[in-house]
Parts: sequence; structure tokens; C-alpha cells
Amino acid sequence: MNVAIVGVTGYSGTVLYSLLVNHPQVTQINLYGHTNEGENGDVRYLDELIAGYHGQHVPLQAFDPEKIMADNDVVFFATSSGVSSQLAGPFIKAKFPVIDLSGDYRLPDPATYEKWYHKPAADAADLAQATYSLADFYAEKTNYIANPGCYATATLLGLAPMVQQDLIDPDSIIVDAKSGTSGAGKSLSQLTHFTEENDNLQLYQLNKHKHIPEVVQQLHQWNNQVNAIQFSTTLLPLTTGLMASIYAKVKSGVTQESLMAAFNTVYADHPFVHVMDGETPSLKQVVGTNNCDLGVVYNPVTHTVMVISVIDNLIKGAAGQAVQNFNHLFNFNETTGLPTLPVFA
Ligand SMILES: NC(=O)C1=CN([C@@H]2O[C@H](COP(=O)(O)OP(=O)(O)OC[C@H]3O[C@@H](n4cnc5c(N)ncnc54)[C@H](OP(=O)(O)O)[C@@H]3O)[C@@H](O)[C@H]2O)C=CC1
Ligand SMILES: CC(=O)N[C@@H](CCC(=O)OP(=O)(O)O)C(=O)O
Repeated sequence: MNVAIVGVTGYSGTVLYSLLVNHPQVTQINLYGHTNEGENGDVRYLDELIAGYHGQHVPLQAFDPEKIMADNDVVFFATSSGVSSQLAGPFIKAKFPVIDLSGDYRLPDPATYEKWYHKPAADAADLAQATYSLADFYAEKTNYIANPGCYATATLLGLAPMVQQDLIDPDSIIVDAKSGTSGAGKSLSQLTHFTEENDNLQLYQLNKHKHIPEVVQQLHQWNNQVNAIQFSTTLLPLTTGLMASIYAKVKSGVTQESLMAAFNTVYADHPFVHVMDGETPSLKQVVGTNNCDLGVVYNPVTHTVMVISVIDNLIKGAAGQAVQNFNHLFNFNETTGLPTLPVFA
């Protein structure tokens, strides 16, 4: 199978390339950059752009939808938000398979996208052709897969059993999420400047984070009593890893045992999700993997359940989940080409 990547020079795109190189169903990876790529005659090659990619002498070609569709079976967009909304239309019209790592097609309502992303939304008819796909709950729908955001992934996997089985007060959900700086991509900003983030903790986008509507729309689909969450994001002075600490009041009669029964039932056939009973996972046990590890701890004194959800933001939170969705879309085994053992160093 031939696969195309647009945005390989970004953090998620580079990780995606590494995963696809080792994917047994992928025979060729073609790379595409901006529409004016190579215009001045200078062709850029991956091994010259990304340190350590020795031997990967693969050229970046100009972004051209017709050529991409002619030469490939699927295209991945690992581009900044606001790019695929402008570029992906021809693929949607042709029903060509797309896996989009950005947020541009996650929210079906253009006005909601513009409110939270502060950018023009994709065409409304095109948005209707996209499927938001949390890969562990994949349900076949369209050829355009909107891959979830990293915070949304950790949060939704931590909440799914409790929301689906109606075990918590739907008005009581609080999520305190933290991420390493690679989650912000490669562009420099004041927040991710070494002097600001090193030896520091910074909350950002409080009550304004773009993953809030994405999380709420999925929770609402699972349980229409859930209409809002309290959600905060904090930048950690780490490169990689994301932890969501989730709190909720449980409904009458819910215990540690009934919570574990729900988590174990829902995740029984989900190879990437691991549930710890009364214990809490750390970031290092998932960094380098496509796993999401969950710790479930109930406090009978406060009637509060705490779920700690940890992922590698670039793998499970982006490129790895994109490959998991790719496996689903083409009916490959869900785990093909995906790492499950942590780097642990
Ligand atoms: N980092 C993370 O943990 C996660 C990221 N995501 C999402 O994945 C996407 C990529 O993120 P990330 O890798 O962090 O971002 P980066 O900022 O690191 O990379 C962005 C990539 O997009 C490319 N790009 C930008 N504009 C265009 C354009 N007009 N045409 C073609 N290519 C373009 C850039 O190319 P160039 O180098 O030439 O500028 C670069 O390759 C984003 O939408 C992000 O929100 C989702 C989940 C987690
Ligand atoms: C640390 C950091 O800055 N993280 C990013 C989330 C990365 C992500 O999932 O972004 P998309 O939803 O755009 O795909 C943020 O908070 O915006």
C-alpha cells in the first residue's frame, strides 16, 4: 500500500513516518509539503530536514491533490490546524481515504469550530463527510477520519466506561490535564520557551481550550445527560507524555468493585488500554507506546472517583492513533505496526 504524508516535518508527522516505515502493509511512503514545495528548483529531502533520519532520502513533493490520489491509497494530514480545512476538499469530494491528525474536521458545526479555534472552518458539506474517530471505539462510517486531539484521547478513554454505563453524576466531571511541550508542536511560543517552561508549571487556555467541545460532543453521544465538563490544561517541563487526572461524583451504590467491573468489561477487547485497580499509572510506563494506562481509585469518604489516564501525546495522542485508525479503515489487525512497550528512560 502506498501512503502519503502531508506535514512530515512537524513533530507528529515525523513520528508518523517512523511508525509507517515499520508497518508491514506499507510499501511506499510519499511525502508532500506546501503547494509551492520545490518551486525554486531546490528539492528538500527528509534525511536532510530531520536529524537522525539517516538513509531516508525521500523527497518532499509539492502538495497536489490529483497527484496524491493517483500515487497513493491514503493520505495523512499531520499539518497545523487551519491547513486541512483549506486543502482537503478534493479528497472528500473524491471519497479518497484521509486520516487527519489536526482538529479541522473534529467538530461538525462550523460555528463551533470558529468559536474555539479562532480560524475559518472547513466547508459545512465537507465537514458532514468526516467521522470523529477515537480509534479504540472505532465505528466504520466515512473515508475521512478526524483523529482526536491528545488531551481529548486521554480524557475520553478515562471517562468512557463511567459515562457509557451511567455511573457518575453527569454534572460533576472535572479534568485536570497536563502535557509535555511536544504537544505544542515545533513552533516557538512564549509558553514553550525553555526559560518559561523549565522548572515551572503553567496553566493555559483555562475554560477556553479547543478540546473542550470535542470531549463534550463525544461524551454527550455516549450519554446525553453530559453537557459540560470542567477542564484545565497545564504545561509540564517535559518533552513527551500527557496525564489527565479525572474526578467525578459517583451515583448511589457505585463502589470500587462496580467501577472496576465497568472498566474491565468495556476494555476487555481493547489491546491498547490497560486498567489498574486502585493504583495510579505514571507517564514513563506509556511513553514510546500506543497505550493508554488508566488507574481507577474510588474514595468512599467523598463519593468521588479519580481516574488517572496517561498516554504518549505524539503516539497515542496523534501519530499512533492515526495508524490505529488506518488499520481499522483498511481492515488490518488493530495493533499492526504499533509499539506497546515503553522506552522507559
Ligand atoms: N503534537 C502533538 O502532541 C499533537 C498534535 N496534534 C495535531 O497534529 C497536527 C500536527 O501537529 P504537530 O506535529 O505538533 O505540529 P508542528 O507544528 O510540529 O508541524 C506542523 C506541520 O504542518 C506543516 N504545514 C503547516 N502549514 C502547511 C501548509 N499550508 N501546507 C503543508 N504543510 C503545512 C508544517 O510544515 P513546515 O515544516 O514546512 O512548516 C509541519 O510539517 C496539528 O494539527 C496538531 O494540532 C494532535 C494531537 C497531538
Ligand atoms: C502542550 C500543548 O500545547 N498541547 C496542544 C494540544 C495538542 C493537540 O492535540 O492539538 P490539536 O487538537 O490541535 O490536534 C494544545 O494545548 O493546544
